[in-house]
Amino acid sequence: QKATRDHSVIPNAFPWVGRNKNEIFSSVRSNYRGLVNSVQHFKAGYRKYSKLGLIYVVPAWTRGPQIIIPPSMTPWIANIPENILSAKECTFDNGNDLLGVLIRKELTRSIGQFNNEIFEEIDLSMQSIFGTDGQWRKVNIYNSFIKSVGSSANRIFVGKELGSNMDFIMASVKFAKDVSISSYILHMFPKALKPVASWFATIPNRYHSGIAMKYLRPLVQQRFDDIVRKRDDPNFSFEEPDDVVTWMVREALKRNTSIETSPAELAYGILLLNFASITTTTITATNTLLDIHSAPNAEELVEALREEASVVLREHNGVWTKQAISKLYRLDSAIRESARMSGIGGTAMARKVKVPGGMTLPDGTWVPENVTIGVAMDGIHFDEEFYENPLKFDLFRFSRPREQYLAGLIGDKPPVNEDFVTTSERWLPFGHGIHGCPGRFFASNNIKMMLAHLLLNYEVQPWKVRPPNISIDVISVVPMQATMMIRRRVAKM
Ligand code: HEM
Repeated sequence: QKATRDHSVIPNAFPWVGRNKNEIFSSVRSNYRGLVNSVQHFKAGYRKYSKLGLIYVVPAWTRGPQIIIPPSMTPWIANIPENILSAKECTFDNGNDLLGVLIRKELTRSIGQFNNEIFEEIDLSMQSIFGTDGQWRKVNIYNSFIKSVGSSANRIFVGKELGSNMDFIMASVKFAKDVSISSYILHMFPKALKPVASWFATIPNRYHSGIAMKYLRPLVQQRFDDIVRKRDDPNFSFEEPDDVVTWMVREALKRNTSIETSPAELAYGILLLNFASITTTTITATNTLLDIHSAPNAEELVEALREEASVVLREHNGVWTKQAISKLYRLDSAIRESARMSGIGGTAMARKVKVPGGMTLPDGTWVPENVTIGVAMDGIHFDEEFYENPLKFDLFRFSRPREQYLAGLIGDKPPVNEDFVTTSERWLPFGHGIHGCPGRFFASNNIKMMLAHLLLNYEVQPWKVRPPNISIDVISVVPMQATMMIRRRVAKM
């Protein structure tokens, strides 16, 4: 048995994909392959081992080797509590559950309530980037979308003023990128050098989080002071704004612990909220746009989506209400299908084993403490057992049954709901089970509003070949440099 850096020991009997134990410098070379090729390893291992119900191991750069369990164990891993299999150690942990509680309760409950504000930000940012004069422009897709996503989400997180401050938004976005880059860099250093290396590698993180916190801290402090003062003095003229900062301060005051009522901690919570939401949402929107406009029948697909969006918008008097958005079945299916094929991760539900001395998996296999286990998401997403014709981008895959049912063409019972927000054992971009992404309802609402607005008001030139995603560490990265030709069109309602 061989220890791999500060990760745990993998039992010798486990088969590896992406590592040849007999080659010279096998550990270093396999780690490197884990950095540049792990998405392929997950897929290959899935076909070779998961399909037989077996476990395999892939090298991955930041998380160390990952033990991949077969789909038969997905229901099991989906529902194991944090103290046994830790999700937080594989995503992020800010020490308390306040953020998760706020997203699950307040943010999800409020969906639809702020659609006018979200729409205003989307419209303004698209007008300023894509122009309104009907001339073709070449623009970077990812950077354009990040501005729309960042300003519309932050309008609800921090309010109108700071929400439209690009210095703050871009600092939060860059902070999210820095965290990934610094963890890739840090992994190159042995444990003894990590404290020193970490100081240097995280200079950009501190710089960008410093800028974001410069704006966040006074905002949170002010909100805190105002809310407390209003409680003591009902004549104090202050109306609590309805945004995440207010909800956070209210919840913190209710809990009343020193950590949770520290304005700096709360401000950092808002930075983490940006970390979890902006890049993920932007990547998903970018992938969807690329997948739709690179399909061989792109024009036909765009027409079908436009037709749906314009009918729905007309039926809802030109306003993207929550109900209107819930009727965008085809667009919802397009986003879900894109996430199936071009999703962010090669794996899903990464969990670190926290049981002292290790634990036994449902098939009787023993795994040591501190190893990471997960499911090969791409393997499942491209498995014919779960999807007919899995290599095809079938935009209507998930909306077809519903449209056919509504047209009276099939069945007398509505088909099983497979919306973008519905996680399942065969569709894992948001994870599945107790740690499933709590922000997915908010993300879905905003992505659909953004793409529907774009479809109705802008024209995008199709691609003959889709700019490819690349595999870095355990994730599939959207082509951040890809550009599109776009122009304003006259919307026909
Ligand atoms: C399309 C966009 C998004 C994608 C693809 C995405 C994906 C994910 C995934 C894969 C996880 C880990 C699930 C697991 O380990 O089982 C996760 C967790 C999380 N996401 Fe999202 N997410 C998105 C948007 C958002 C948004 C908009 C928010 C906040 C408003 C958010 C907040 C969170 C939080 C707080 C967690 C940690 C949950 C926990 O540990 O219990 N996400 N997300």
